[in-house]
Amino acid sequence: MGRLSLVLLVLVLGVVVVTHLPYRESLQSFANYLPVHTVLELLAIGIALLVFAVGFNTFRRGLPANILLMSCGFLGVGILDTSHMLSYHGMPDFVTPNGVEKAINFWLAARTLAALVLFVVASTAWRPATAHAYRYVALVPVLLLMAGLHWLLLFHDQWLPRTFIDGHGLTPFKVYYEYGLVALNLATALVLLARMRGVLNFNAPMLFGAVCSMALSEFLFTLYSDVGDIYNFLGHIYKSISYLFLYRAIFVETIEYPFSLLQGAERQLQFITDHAPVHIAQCDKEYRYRFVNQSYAGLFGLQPEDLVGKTAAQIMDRDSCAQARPDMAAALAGSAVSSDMILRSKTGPRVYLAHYVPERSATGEVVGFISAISDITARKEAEARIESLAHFDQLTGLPNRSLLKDRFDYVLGMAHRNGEPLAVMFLDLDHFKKINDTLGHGAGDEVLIEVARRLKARLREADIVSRLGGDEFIVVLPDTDEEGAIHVALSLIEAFSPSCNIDDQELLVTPSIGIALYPHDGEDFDTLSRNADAAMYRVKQSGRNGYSFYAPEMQAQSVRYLQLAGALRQALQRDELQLHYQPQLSIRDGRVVGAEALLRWRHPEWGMVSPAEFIPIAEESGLITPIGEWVIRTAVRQMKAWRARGLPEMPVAVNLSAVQFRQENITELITRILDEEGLPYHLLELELTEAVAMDDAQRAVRIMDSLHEQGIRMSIDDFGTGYSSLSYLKKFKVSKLKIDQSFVRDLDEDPEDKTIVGTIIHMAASLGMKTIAEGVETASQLAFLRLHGCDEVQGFYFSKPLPAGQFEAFARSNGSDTTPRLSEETVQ
Ligand SMILES: Nc1nc2c(ncn2[C@@H]2O[C@H](COP(=O)(O)O[C@H]3[C@@H](O)[C@H](n4cnc5c(=O)[nH]c(N)nc54)O[C@@H]3COP(=O)(O)O)[C@@H](O)[C@H]2O)c(=O)[nH]1
Repeated sequence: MGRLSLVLLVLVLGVVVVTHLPYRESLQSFANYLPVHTVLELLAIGIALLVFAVGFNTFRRGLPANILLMSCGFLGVGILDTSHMLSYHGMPDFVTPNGVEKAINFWLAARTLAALVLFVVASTAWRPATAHAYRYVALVPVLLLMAGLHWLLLFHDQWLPRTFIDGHGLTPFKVYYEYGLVALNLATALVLLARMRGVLNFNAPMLFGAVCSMALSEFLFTLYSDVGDIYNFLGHIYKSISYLFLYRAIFVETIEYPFSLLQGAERQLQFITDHAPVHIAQCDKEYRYRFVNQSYAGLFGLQPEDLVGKTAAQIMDRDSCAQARPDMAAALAGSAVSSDMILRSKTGPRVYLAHYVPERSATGEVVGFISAISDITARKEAEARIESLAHFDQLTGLPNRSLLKDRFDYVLGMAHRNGEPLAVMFLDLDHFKKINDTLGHGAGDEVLIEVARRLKARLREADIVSRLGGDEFIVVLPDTDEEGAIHVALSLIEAFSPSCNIDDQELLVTPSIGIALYPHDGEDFDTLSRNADAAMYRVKQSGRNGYSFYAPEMQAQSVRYLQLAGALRQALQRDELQLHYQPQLSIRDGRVVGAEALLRWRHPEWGMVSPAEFIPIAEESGLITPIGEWVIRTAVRQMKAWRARGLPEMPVAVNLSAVQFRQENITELITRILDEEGLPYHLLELELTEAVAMDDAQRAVRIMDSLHEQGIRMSIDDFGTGYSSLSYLKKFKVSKLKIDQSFVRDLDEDPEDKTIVGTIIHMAASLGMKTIAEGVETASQLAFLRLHGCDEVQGFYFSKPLPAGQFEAFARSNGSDTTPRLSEETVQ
């Protein structure tokens, strides 16, 4: 508004100056005004026609109808101005003879039309037109009006009031009519001023400028007395300025404003798309980029302007383009499509989700397509990870139980349809826990990875190998009968024979394999795998590192196993465990010289459960640790109680299982119990089987040394069943070797056992160790042992393991004397 006010001020000042010039009388008349007038009119006509041309041609649905009214109205004004110019005095006759009044009449008609049009335009609402066809609806009345006015002004001007009289000049009608036009223009200006206070949706300031300068122009035309004077001249100038204002208004409304809106929208679109988390491109039918956002260009390390005008094939690599082309073609054929694609961007190949949408013209014709692609590599990786987590063992990469079941169902279906056999193997690694316990879980993991690799290498493509967890694997062999299963089992066992090099240590890992056959041993996954598991357990029981086929009785055993394992967990808390004590006697004088504490479990429903049955379960489940501690503490307390009641001092022997022996702090644990219970260390003896001692002989030597230092006795149990190395035996700090009862049992019949027992006794003597024979049941066994110099005996021949009270009674009655059974008479 600032610049407009200035222009209007200058225009007003122009009028004031001209009307108050001291010499204005001397500024009379151009020598020849006609050319000047013609030029001025041509200028005004040109601008009026521009108003029409711009408004009419740019008019479209959505623009205010007032623009159309103004542009068509000014076509009429331009036509009337043209007729005014052609009628001007001095011009060749225009249809009828020219004259001053004829020119004035056209002039007044033009001014009236302009003032009326502006008034209507200013005072009516600027509402968007709804139809393009309005253009012609507005144009036709104007042309009809022009025809009517020309008919009137050219042929019937006698019907009109006089505006000029030769020799007198302008009539009062003409002057007052001009005043009327001034008033109308000023009224329009006031309307516009009022409207400018509110929210504007049209260029009211420019219209205000137009009507103000038009009013000033009219005012100047009331002042002239000669057509060539300064007022007339200036009036024409002001009229052109007024038209210029209008042209500006209409130009701004129809071209500049929409254009700036368009530019703004483009900037906005660019801003939005540049900040959108998708890569956007617009292509034409020739796959040529018309628009790309910053991030789309960034995919290829380029700027948007580098892509515009180029084809997709010029920007994308061949593979990416080949993937995208069918979707692009589909979009050009009119379908919206989406697909995943691998696009080689500047950061390398990544996975994208690409949407292609056809772009249509106003007529609905497909003119190109828009593509919006987003990087879904992270999502795809997450999906793959989830898929892998859900279906694969993360350590070995083998299918997990869930995927195994899926695949099993498929091969089972095939086997069922084709009447083919199928083998399911349950494979468990032997002593895997020991690897974990001694070398750590890292080494255990490496073993499992190596095992998985070896298993896969030995199996066919169609076979399934899966890790269930821990050291348990399932192998499914489609179309495999008993013979085939044996062949595969042997092959798998063989695969384990080269040792695994883990952390620079050579580890020999062996498998126990149980086999169940479809349909004989089961017709579904759960039954077959359960039966294969039972068969595997049988392999474990019979020495490991082998295979076994399922037999129905195994299932009962494994059910029993599970029941025992469950009940054993509660046995300690429910006080179902107790110790029995079996006397150990001196062969020399028959005195009770010690006792072996033997665990007993009386289950409320099942009665006595044999330790031979439940001790291995306790060892496998880890329950042996708390149970073993309970045994030591109970035996020690019992010993203390016997001492307190005056029973002669004798050591009590407690069996130490392999798991207990592997406990890091075994020496501390035992001395702590002895300290807490207050029993001298030498009254506890620990029995360790030969097999456990030799399993890790170096460690056994270390532990025996530390126990020996503390004064705790050690003896080797089941001697003769293992493979003792003499060099280690020498180093073992043990006081006694316990000859295994399997040699004692057949002493009477088996000369070999006689030799073995005799040898053990002599070897022990030469190593400075005592011998005790267990399982002595007959007098002849006793006689043989005595003859060969065995030191002590234990067995049913003397006594079964006894509850504490009975043992005490036995010890008291046998304690000082040689028992009859041990009397010289019984010796043969
Ligand atoms: N780790 C632990 N092992 C233990 C514990 N208590 C027992 N056991 C071991 O369980 C196995 C079976 O023991 P049990 O049924 O008690 O059998 C012992 C004796 O009853 C039996 N024995 C003794 N004399 C005779 C005999 O003349 N004839 C005959 N047939 N059997 C006899 O021998 C078993 C003692 O064996 P050993 O330990 O080798 O001296 C057995 O291996 C026990 O070791 C425990 O607390 N912890």
